[in-house]
Amino acid sequence: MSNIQKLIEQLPKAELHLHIEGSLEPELMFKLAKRNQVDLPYTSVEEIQQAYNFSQLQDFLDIYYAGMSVLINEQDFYDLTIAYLEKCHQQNIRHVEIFFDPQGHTERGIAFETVITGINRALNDSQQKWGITFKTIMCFLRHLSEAEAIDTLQQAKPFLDRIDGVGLDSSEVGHPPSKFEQVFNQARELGLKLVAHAGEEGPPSYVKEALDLLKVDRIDHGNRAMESEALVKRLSESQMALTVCPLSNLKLCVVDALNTHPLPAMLEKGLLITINSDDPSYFGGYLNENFFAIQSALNLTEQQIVQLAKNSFTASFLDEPEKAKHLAAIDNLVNTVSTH
Ligand code: HPA
Ligand SMILES: [Zn+2]
Repeated sequence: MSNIQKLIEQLPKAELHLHIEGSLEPELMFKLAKRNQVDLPYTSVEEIQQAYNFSQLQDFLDIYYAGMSVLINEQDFYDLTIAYLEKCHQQNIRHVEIFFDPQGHTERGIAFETVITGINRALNDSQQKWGITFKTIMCFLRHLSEAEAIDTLQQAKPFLDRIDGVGLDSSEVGHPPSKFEQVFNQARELGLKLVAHAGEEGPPSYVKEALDLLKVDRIDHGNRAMESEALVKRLSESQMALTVCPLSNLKLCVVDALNTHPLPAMLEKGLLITINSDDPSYFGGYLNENFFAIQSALNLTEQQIVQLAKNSFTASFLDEPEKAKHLAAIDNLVNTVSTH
């Protein structure tokens, strides 16, 4: 392992773009299918992995929603979440802001309470055991109607002590942020943080709508914002964070290859970029693997890697003293281990 890979491992990091259902590993999928007597269209881990061959976002989403069918009981959501958090512990991820897709479960007849209780119990256990802090972000599925999103926000109301924000995910093209203006207004009035996937496959105008109409605190992906000079200037000047997901971009053909990923241009334009794994089980790597992959493909420097780790805390929803504590820990590490 190279020195820069060791640095990536040792750096304290936050992960801000992670769909918990997208961390469902094939082995756990089989285990839960057996436990819950759910039929899967696969007979082996290898068969599952062969199915993970996507040429666009929708190919992945079809398989992602099918995979969720094994999640039935509170313990299943706990097992899913604790497995991800154990990975975080191994990878020195000190803070997570995870997405969950309640509508992917409630539409199958699973109670909202079952989902949030299992996820939250695992998050609390991991904070106790490993000191990993967390925020929880509930996403609306944008291929469904705004009325259904409003209904989901209603269902969430008894559990708002365990929900920090709302997001917007699923099929992007044809479902612009403007479709969800009202529900985001309601979420804002409830004091929730606001994020939205925008500019993954959708045009730069979707990023602009997320800013102007949804008034988001962070943009998820945002790659296609690079097509608009005015938007890049705006994102840079406002230091609006973008949660970039390199291996996801590769697997979903948002980029042709990692060595042509826009990340260096994004950094050069002064954007507040963070690195994230999105759906690690489906895209071939957790957070450190995303760092390793872009570092080697783009020949990123130690300084750029440290900047990205720092950005993960700066862009988080932690309070300022918490952010400062993590940033100081990074400075400390950099002063003691240098790869030169
Ligand atoms: O990368 C993604 N994009 C949109 N929706 C999603 N739901 C899970 N992952 C994704
Ligand atoms: Zn995502």
